[in-house]
Amino acid sequence: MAARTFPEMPTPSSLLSAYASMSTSIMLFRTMFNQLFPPQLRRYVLDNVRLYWKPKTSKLTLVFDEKDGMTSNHMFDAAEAFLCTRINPNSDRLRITKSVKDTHINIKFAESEEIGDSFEGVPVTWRYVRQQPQKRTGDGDGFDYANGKPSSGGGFSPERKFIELKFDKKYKEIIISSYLPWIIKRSQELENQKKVVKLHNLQSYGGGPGGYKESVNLDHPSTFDTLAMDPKMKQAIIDDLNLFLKRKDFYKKVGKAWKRGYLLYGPPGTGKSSLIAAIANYLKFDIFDLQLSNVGGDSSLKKLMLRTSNRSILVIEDIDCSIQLPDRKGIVPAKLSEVKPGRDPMFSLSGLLNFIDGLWSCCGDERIIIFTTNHKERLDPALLRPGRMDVHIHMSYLTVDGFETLAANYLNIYDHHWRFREIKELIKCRKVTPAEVAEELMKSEDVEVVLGGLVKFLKRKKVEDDEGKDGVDDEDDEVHESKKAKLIS
Ligand SMILES: Nc1ncnc2c1ncn2[C@@H]1O[C@H](COP(=O)(O)OP(=O)(O)OP(=O)(O)O)[C@@H](O)[C@H]1O
Ligand SMILES: [Mg+2]
Repeated sequence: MAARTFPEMPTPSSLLSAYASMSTSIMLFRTMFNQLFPPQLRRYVLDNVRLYWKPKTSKLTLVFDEKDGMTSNHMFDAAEAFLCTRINPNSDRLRITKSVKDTHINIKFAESEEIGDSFEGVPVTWRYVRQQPQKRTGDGDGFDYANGKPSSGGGFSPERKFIELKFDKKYKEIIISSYLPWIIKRSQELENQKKVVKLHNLQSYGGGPGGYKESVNLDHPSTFDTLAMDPKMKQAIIDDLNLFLKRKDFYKKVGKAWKRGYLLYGPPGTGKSSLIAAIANYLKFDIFDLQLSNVGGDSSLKKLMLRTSNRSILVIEDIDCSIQLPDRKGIVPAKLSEVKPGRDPMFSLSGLLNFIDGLWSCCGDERIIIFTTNHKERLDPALLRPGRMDVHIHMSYLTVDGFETLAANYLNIYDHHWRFREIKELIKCRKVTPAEVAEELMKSEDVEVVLGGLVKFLKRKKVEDDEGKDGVDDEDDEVHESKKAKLIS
């Protein structure tokens, strides 16, 4: 019987010699590899081999570089702004920034910090990465082998900042088509909150030797909270603005320019200009103040209109004073071209609106146009036709609710004061403007003195009216208006 043969068991010495010969071969291979290929190419080959053998992961990482070539990457800025709202209360490090122009401190998340978020149930992780300047691998031969790109030679590459977004690969579609657009929208909203509203003067088109300032920051403190007016009307205006803002698609669908017109009318000092400032502060829209008396005709109007931007409010104050309108007997207005020879042919008010409509329907989005007047009844009926100005807002004399707003605002009285009953009774039967009462409320820092003074003022007004001076308000209106007309002319 043939003897059974077993494979020979490796002895320790045979193992050692096998290992030695293997190391020798690897060393030989390395030496040959090093000799044959330049260092840059070696690194390139090794990096690619490593990449190929990298363990496969179910995660996808999106990288938002701070810069896209020379320009900044909007997606990086949007993500950075958005992530400020997602800062974890347990964060160990935060970045603090503030430019000279900024009015507040920005808190941003710092390098290596991770922030978790979830979108429609999809968990994602954000990370801010900052890479220190690295020695270039190109070494002057014009090619960066590590990155497979042409290089600008030796030296150091600049610092690189980027934000990483990591999530499960299967959610790629939802993240790219829904989450990222949503982040851009959110960041725009945040940017909007920080925006400083500007007031542009459209009267000064073409410049002048005086070196005027074209726009200034609108530092008008008026907001819907400080505005003394009927609370229901105030809420209706806010609702109307909100609806307007979110109806972009609706306007597109019905084929109308995305614009809204408001006509504010009422006696002087009832808050028309204050309401405009409150709307601008609420929407964060710039105001373009158009002085029609300085506009010669269509061509200069067109130039002025083209200077206005989207998301803005075009204001034409005291429309009845600044343009030739039919008088109360319906006599056709003299054309301004006849009044001021040498100017472009003048437009009528409805012509002006048609013109603005036409221009905005082709190149304007999110525009608001506001006319103010002290005398609605004097306006061109064409302006008052349905569909012309969408909302007519009557700014009335002070009401009891309005007084409460002013008292809270000027005197910090939020509930009751023993003088209020008498004051409210007087306000109910008098035509007193918020401006008049606001002036009285500023006369002293002593609440008792101020309210005592207000009672006297209101009684005085009452006596004046009882003595048959009922026309006094209209008279005041006339005087006020003629002053304005003079100023404008
Ligand atoms: N409704 C109001 N709520 C709060 N303050 C008001 C209101 N109306 C007037 N005021 C105060 O009176 C000042 C003048 O008001 P505003 O200029 O808004 O009136 P107006 O209706 O535009 O007058 P005009 O017709 O003369 O242009 C404001 O700066 C504000 O201090
Ligand atoms: Mg005004």
